[in-house]
Amino acid sequence: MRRPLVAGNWKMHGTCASIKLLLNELATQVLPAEVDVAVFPGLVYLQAVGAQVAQSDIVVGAQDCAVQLEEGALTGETSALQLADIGCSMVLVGHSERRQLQDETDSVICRKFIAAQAAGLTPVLCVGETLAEREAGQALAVVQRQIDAVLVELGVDVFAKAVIAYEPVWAIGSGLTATPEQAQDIHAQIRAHIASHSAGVAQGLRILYGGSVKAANAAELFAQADIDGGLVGGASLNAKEFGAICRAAGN
Ligand SMILES: O=C[C@H](O)COP(=O)(O)O
Repeated sequence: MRRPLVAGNWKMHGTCASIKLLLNELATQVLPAEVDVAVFPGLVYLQAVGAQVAQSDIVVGAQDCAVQLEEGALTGETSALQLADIGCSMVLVGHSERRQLQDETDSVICRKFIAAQAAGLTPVLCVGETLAEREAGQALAVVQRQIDAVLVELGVDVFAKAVIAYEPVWAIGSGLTATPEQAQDIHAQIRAHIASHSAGVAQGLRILYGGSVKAANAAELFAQADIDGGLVGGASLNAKEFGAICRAAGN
């Protein structure tokens, strides 16, 4: 039985004041004990958020990390060890916005995945196809290629301490959520692909859906057999909405 995980990716949103308010409002929400809840604020807010949620069960993750683990002359970079040092327990790697806007390649993402695990962080490997790739019938092939960049390089066992987030690029921030059937289809195929290497790892692996998840569609998505929660962008900036999404992942 996999514990659901609902993760709020705040992207480049928020100020000291608005984040404090958001967390105060989130503290008034009933979050189910059987669901893991994580928030991924911008880098400069990680410590403040960590301090504010310290007495709760909410964990804090970062949106990215450097490929290099050891300290060094890398202006502007933040290592996974530094993220662990300030209390992060998770980190996103390979979010489509970084793949597209920062030209992150599968090989760079694999190195970030390695750095994250070496620092004791849980990497959330984000995968997903563009609309053109889906229309060309390439959705599964793209997702498998993105997963294999880690799986073939490192072996299946690394997924025992990782999370995969399937986020079709065309559904991110667009309001165009994948249907529960479309999402379940890819999730099931991701799990089958991992199972072809290790049934045990596949069974325990949490695969999140991301892409215009809202309170209104979360329950239907999370009811699918291979959807173990969500990676939520825009809707995680609203405490009531995010609280409702977390509750939808509960029993
Ligand atoms: O990381 C989160 C995803 O990019 C989804 O964002 P969204 O919920 O705003 O579509």
